[in-house]
Amino acid sequence: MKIASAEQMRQIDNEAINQFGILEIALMENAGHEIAKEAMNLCKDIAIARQSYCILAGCGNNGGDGFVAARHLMNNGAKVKIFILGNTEHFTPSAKINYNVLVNMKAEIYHIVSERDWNRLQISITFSDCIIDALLGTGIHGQLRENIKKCIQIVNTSNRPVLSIDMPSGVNANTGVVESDAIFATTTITFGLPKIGLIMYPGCKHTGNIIVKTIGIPNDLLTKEDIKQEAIDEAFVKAHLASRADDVYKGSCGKVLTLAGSTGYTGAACLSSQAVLKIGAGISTLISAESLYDILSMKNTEVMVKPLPEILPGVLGDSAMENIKDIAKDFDVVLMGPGLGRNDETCQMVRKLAIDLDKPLVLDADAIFAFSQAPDELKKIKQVPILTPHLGEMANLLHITISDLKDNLWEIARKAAEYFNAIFVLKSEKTLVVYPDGNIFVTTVGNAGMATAGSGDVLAGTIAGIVAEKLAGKMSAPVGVYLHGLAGDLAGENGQAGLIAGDILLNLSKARKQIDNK
Ligand SMILES: NC(=O)C1=CN([C@@H]2O[C@H](COP(=O)(O)OP(=O)(O)OC[C@H]3O[C@@H](n4cnc5c(N)ncnc54)[C@H](OP(=O)(O)O)[C@@H]3O)[C@@H](O)[C@H]2O)[C@@H](O)CC1
Ligand SMILES: [K+]
Repeated sequence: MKIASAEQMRQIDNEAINQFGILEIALMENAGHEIAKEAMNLCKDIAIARQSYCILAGCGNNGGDGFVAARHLMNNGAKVKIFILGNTEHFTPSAKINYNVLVNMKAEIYHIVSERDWNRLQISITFSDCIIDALLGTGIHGQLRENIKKCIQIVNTSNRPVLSIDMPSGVNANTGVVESDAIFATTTITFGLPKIGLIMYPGCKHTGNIIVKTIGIPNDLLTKEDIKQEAIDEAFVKAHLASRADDVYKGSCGKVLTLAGSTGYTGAACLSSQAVLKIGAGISTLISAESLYDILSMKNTEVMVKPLPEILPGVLGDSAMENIKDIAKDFDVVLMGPGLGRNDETCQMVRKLAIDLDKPLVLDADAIFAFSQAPDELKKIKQVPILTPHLGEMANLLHITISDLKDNLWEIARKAAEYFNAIFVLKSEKTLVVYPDGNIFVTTVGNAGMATAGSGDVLAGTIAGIVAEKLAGKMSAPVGVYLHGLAGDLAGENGQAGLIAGDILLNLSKARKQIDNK
C-alpha cells in the first residue's frame, strides 16, 4: 500500500472533493462511522449500553471525525462524553456542522477551560472503557500547545485503551517526529492512505495496530503514480514474489558469486554467501584471497569456495581481476564487499571490476567504501546496481555528515539514487529502498535486536539471492529487505537482546515459507 505525506493526503482529499464531487462532510461521515465501529470492536466484551467513551476533540477536521463517531456511538446506546480542547472559533466548517448536531442531540460536551474541567476530564478518562483521540491529525503544526500536551500526558498515564483518529496526536504525519509528547494508541484508524509518520520512528512506536479505511475516496486517487512512497508489508511481498515452479534445478534457481572476506573478516564472507542459499537461490560460490581458502572451506559446506591470487596475505588487488571476471561469467549476480577490506589496491580493483562486469551487482560494505573514494565512478556501472549502505556508509559515499543526511534523509536518498542511477537499500531502524525514479519503499518489519554484527552481511546475501532467483524482478531489493526483517522478527521471538546474525540466517527459509504459505 502506498503511504502519503500530509500534503499528499490533503491533495487527495481535495481531488476527491473538487474533481469527483464527493462532499467533505460525506468523507467525514464515513470516517466517523468507521471510527465508531472500531471503537465498539475494541470494547466488544462489554454490553453496548454499559460502554463508556471519552472523546477528546480538537477544532479541526480530526475533531470533526470524533464528533461524527460520538453521534454513532450514542445512537448505538453507548455512554459518550466529549471534551473539546482548542479555540472553537477556529472550528472548520465540517467540524462545526457535526458539533452542532451533537449540541442538538444534547450530547455531554465539555470545553476544557478551568481546573474543574481538567478534573472532570481526568475522572472521565479513568472510568472510560475507551478513549478516542481526535485532538490532532494531519493538520498539526508547530510546537504542541500546553493544554494539548497536558491532555496527552493524562491519556498516556491512564492505562485505558486508546483509539487514535488518523494519527496519534502529537506525531508529525510527514516524518514520524514527536517534538514533545504524543498519544500512545492501542489502535490507530487512518483514512485514505497510511501517513509516512505512522511508519517511521518514533511515530511507529505510538500507533498500536494500524487500520486503514478508504472512506469512499476513489481508488484512482489512492494509487496515483506521483505518490512515490510505499510500505513493504506482507501484501507487497506476496504481490511481488512469485512462487517457485516445481520443475526447477539448482542452476535455474539462481547463481550468486560473492566476492568477500579478508583477514579477520571471514565471518562476513560466510554469512553473506550462506544467506544466498538460505533465502532460496540454487548455487552460491564464495571467492576470496587464497590464504583464507582453508578457513573458508572449513566454515562452508553448501557454499563453494574458490581461492584468488592475493597481493598480501588475505588482501586482493589487481592480480585477481581477470580471474574474477572469468569465474563471474557463469553467475547471474555478483555480490561484492562483505568484509573485503579497504586496501587501496582492493578498492581500485573493486571499482574497475564493478564497471567492467555487465551483470546485476549488489555492492555492500567495503565495496561501497571503495566507491566513496571516487563516487562518480558509480555512474559507469552498466546495470543499475543495488547498494546496501547503513547511514554512516551513505554519508561517507556522499561526503556529508550523518546528521546532515538524517535531517533530510528521504530527499537526499532520492537525489543520490537518481544521480548515481542506483538502487539504495538504506539500512536504519526503518530500512528504506530508494529507486532512481524517486520511489521509496519502507519496511514494516524488523526489530532492534537486528542491530548486531553480521546482520548487514545476511541482508546483502538475501537480496543477492532474491535477485538471482528472478522471482521478484525489479522489486527484489524490497522483497529481500522484508524477508530479512521477518527472519529477524522470527529469530527475535526467542529474545531480541542476544539475537545474532546467524539466528537471522537460520530463519530466512522460515520467513520465506511464511510468505509462500499465506
Ligand atoms: N480533508 C478531508 O477531506 C478529510 C479529513 N479528515 C480528517 O481531517 C484531519 C485533518 O484536519 P485538519 O486539516 O483540519 O487538521 P487537524 O489535524 O484537525 O488539526 C488542526 C487543528 O489542530 C490545531 N493545532 C494544530 N497544531 C497544533 C499544535 N501544535 N498544538 C495544538 N493545536 C494545534 C489547530 O488549531 P488552530 O491552529 O486552528 O488554532 C486546528 O484546530 C485528518 O487528519 C483526518 O482526521 C477526515 O475527516 C476525512 C476527510
Ligand atoms: K488524532
